[in-house]
Amino acid sequence: MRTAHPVETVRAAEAELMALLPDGALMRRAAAGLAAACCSLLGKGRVYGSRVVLLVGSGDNGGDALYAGARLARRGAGVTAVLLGGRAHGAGLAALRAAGGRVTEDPYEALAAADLVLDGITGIGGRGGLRPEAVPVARAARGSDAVVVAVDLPSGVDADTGEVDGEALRADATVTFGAYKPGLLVDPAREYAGALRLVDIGLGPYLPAIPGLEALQHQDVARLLPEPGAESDKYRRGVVGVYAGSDRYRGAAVLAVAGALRGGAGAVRYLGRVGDMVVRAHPEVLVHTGPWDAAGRVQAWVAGPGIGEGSDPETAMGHVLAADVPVLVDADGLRHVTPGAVRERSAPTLLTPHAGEAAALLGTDRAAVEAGRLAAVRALAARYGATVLLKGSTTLVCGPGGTGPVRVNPTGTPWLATAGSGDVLSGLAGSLLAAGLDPVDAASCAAYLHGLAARRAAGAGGPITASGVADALPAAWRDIREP
Ligand SMILES: NC(=O)C1=CN([C@@H]2O[C@H](COP(=O)(O)OP(=O)(O)OC[C@H]3O[C@@H](n4cnc5c(N)ncnc54)[C@H](O)[C@@H]3O)[C@@H](O)[C@H]2O)[C@@H](O)CC1
Ligand SMILES: Nc1ncnc2c1ncn2[C@@H]1O[C@H](COP(=O)(O)OP(=O)(O)O)[C@@H](O)[C@H]1O
Ligand SMILES: [K+]
Repeated sequence: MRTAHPVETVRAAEAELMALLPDGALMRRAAAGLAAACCSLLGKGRVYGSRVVLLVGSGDNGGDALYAGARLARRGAGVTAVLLGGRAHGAGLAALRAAGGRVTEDPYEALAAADLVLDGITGIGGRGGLRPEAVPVARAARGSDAVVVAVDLPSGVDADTGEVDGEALRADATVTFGAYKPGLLVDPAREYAGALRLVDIGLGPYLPAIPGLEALQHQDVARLLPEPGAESDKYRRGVVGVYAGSDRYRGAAVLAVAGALRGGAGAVRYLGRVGDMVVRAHPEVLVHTGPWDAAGRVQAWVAGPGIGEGSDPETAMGHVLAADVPVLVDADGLRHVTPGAVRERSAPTLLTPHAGEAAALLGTDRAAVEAGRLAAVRALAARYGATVLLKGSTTLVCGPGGTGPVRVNPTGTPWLATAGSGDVLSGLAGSLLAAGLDPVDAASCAAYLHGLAARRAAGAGGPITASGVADALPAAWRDIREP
């Protein structure tokens, strides 16, 4: 599991550790790791004679860049510092000068010839986007041929929220110290960070056991995925009920069922208006056409994809929400839930909105949700007392109440932004719920598998369909089990 901690927590841990170490020791550790990462980015034997430019802000982030620059200068790099923000870390600057580095007044000339740029303008102390005087320099750095390495964080992004309020410097790689910061894992800031590398500065023992954010990795998902045993039968593996589709949106039912069939439950039971079409596409589905209370046992429901509006779906959603089993509500189904009705439920609820649906539930607009995804997922989980999976460029999952760690999905690809892929995800997550995973695990494992399947379907990069994602799910599942 990859974890991220908020700035306040990182600062507290740093303070505890720093009290035990000689002055400046922590910054030297950080700089040593940063310089080593730069050497590997430049390539073997390419440090000597390379041209490195340091963008140095007024705080300790600039200090890290200066100390790392000094190390690179000692290895034969030509290192030039551009001082932004009036003052610079005194000891760091002295170290750079002692190692043969220089300070320039002409950033543009230096940047035009640079092989590597270290962005040390701001780190966890940055507030808001880049200040106006840093903007043209940052743009010149990004426009140059150099590899841009962010020190701790890309300057201009918010470390805790992942928000980018103004301009920020996009990096090819970010070398972060002690712990990942939430903004490195959540869009839009994540987009600015490039490849991530974590330098261990000894902070581990001083960080709390419960992080602000966590991202599952292959082995975590492998441990959570259900696997049938010798004594399994289809009912013990779980039956997932799918209520989806309408005369207008028939495909949503087929796609939700396609996801559900590949999520580990033993059987899929379908209720809705398009049973004929569903059974034609998936003969293994149990289609129920009678009254709700005669539907037969299910261990979890997926409700909402393509059900449309009106009194029929509203009544049906009432039946679903009254069931004493976990319920996943997606898409049109989300229009038929109120915080009160969800809070009153006797079993867990999982809501899976995209940004537009989340905005409607929160009474805000889509842009606000996209700019502040972490705050949005926490607010929804708190308001509804439910687990929430917020879809989009970084899919986030938050447990009921909104205060625990938020799971960030590390798989996925923008090719997933294709009609119907969300229906496949809801079927898949519901199937994992029916198989017995708790809602946070079901949602985050589903997002993980769904993203991997999409990457597989896209191959080296290319358009995919929602059906193609569903078809790639078994292979993604195998990749996780046998890496
Ligand atoms: N605290 C520690 O023990 C360690 C800190 N380290 C480094 O120290 C950094 C934090 O240092 P600081 O607390 O000094 O803060 P930063 O260096 O991140 O930034 C604060 C400075 O930037 C200026 N600033 C704020 N917002 C700005 C903006 N939008 N545009 C331009 N300038 C802006 C402020 O006026 C302030 O002087 C970390 O990110 C990390 O790089 C590392 O050396 C590891 C050890
Ligand atoms: N830019 C993006 N990057 C990665 N994944 C995305 C992006 N945009 C959308 N997705 C994913 O694609 C799926 C789309 O779901 P949804 O919006 O419900 O579409 P639909 O209703 O057509 O099925 C979700 O899994 C979402 O996380
Ligand atoms: K930085």
